[in-house]
Amino acid sequence: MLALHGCFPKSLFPYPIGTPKLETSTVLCKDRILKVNCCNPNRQTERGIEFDIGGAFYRHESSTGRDLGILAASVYRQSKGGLRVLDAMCGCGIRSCRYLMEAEADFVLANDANDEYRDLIVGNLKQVERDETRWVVCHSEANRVLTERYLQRDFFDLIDIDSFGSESMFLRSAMLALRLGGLLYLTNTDGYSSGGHRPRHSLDAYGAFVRPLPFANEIGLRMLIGGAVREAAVLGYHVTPLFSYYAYHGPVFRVMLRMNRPKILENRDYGFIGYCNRCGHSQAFSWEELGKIGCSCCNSEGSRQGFVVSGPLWIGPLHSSDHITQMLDLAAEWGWVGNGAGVELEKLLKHMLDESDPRLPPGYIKLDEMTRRAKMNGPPLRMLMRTLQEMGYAASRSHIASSAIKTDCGMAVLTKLAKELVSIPQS
Ligand SMILES: C[S@@+](CC[C@H](N)C(=O)[O-])C[C@H]1O[C@@H](n2cnc3c(N)ncnc32)[C@H](O)[C@@H]1O
Ligand SMILES: [Zn+2]
Repeated sequence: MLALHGCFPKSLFPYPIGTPKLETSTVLCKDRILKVNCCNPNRQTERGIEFDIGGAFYRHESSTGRDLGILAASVYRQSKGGLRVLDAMCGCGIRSCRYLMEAEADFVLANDANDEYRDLIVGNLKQVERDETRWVVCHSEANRVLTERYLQRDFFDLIDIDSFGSESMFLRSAMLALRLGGLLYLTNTDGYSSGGHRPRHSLDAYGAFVRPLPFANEIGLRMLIGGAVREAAVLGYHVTPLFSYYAYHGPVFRVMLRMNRPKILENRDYGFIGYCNRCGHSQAFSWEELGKIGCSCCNSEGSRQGFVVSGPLWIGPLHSSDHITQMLDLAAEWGWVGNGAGVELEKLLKHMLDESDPRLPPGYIKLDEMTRRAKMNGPPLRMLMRTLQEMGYAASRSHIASSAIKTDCGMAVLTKLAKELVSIPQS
């Protein structure tokens, strides 16, 4: 049995050509499945699908991340007319079940290195889809199964990597096994790196030197996308995020990327983020500006005055507004949102839609940080946002931090405006 904590040594990849062919699924006899179903106390339900979690790692809190993946997969299938999914770390197989049933995938390959989950995964899949030509279960190390599929020229439309810790070691093999225009759904739970507490580690895994920033959880997403942009460039591809999602339980960072060939002169949105410890302003800048600029808000220069730089990272929009709109429409069509249903999912997708404004720079400003610096009371967030928008600035909430604002208005102007709003008596 393999070690199962997402920490296979890099020396295992690339695999030599000629690795054994994948096994196909074994069929469990009917009465055995029934026995598992009746007697197992680990029964769960997600979006009406009943399944067994056995001894596999399963978190109910991750269901929103799965909802988002299913919506994006379904939007893809509707536009391309087909969907083949490789669920590289499937656990009990809930994602595979949902890709088959809800996203109506034509075919799903459900893989988990732990072969003790075989009966569990097969049992769950059989319950949602009796046609066994539509799914296969296998138990390989993820890099191995991805590389084998690539060598067989058997490409997938969506590859889901739901790893523990960092996903970076699976990026290359996943991109090779992905069809052009296909989707890569990545998960990362490495909160130490995004928090700037392990800059050398983030440099190794993502090629980004990350320092502590007040919007660390957004940095986690930008680090993940930036690492994928770099890996894709090595292979001659380009990836862009369709959505990015930070979830509090964990922390958990998830991004859905679309992979294509780069267009000539395409802006890779791959650069640096500076944060000024003196005034709290943050800004993105390009490679050409690296080392030449300081804080554009209070004019402090260099790290001596506290202008710290992290990167290279993804500095473009976290989501595609077109894609989020399509996901929202689909969620409404399925009754997942609207008419009082799915309030949290609807709120999340709407926040993502607002956040996808390309004018918004990376990062967010926590109102309590701003008011602490300025030694003032803060105005209501809604009022501040509305006023900024009326003045022609881009302004949005962040799906990551509830009392934070994203805006292209500099810190000095924002603080002055907030002070003015507080001094206006409210009716
Ligand atoms: C986070 S859990 C997956 C949860 C599942 N996707 C879900 O949504 O419920 C990670 C799974 O990856 C498997 N795993 C860990 N390292 C692996 C590797 N290198 N290759 C394949 N599977 C691996 C573990 O056995 C575990 O079941
Ligand atoms: Zn400054």
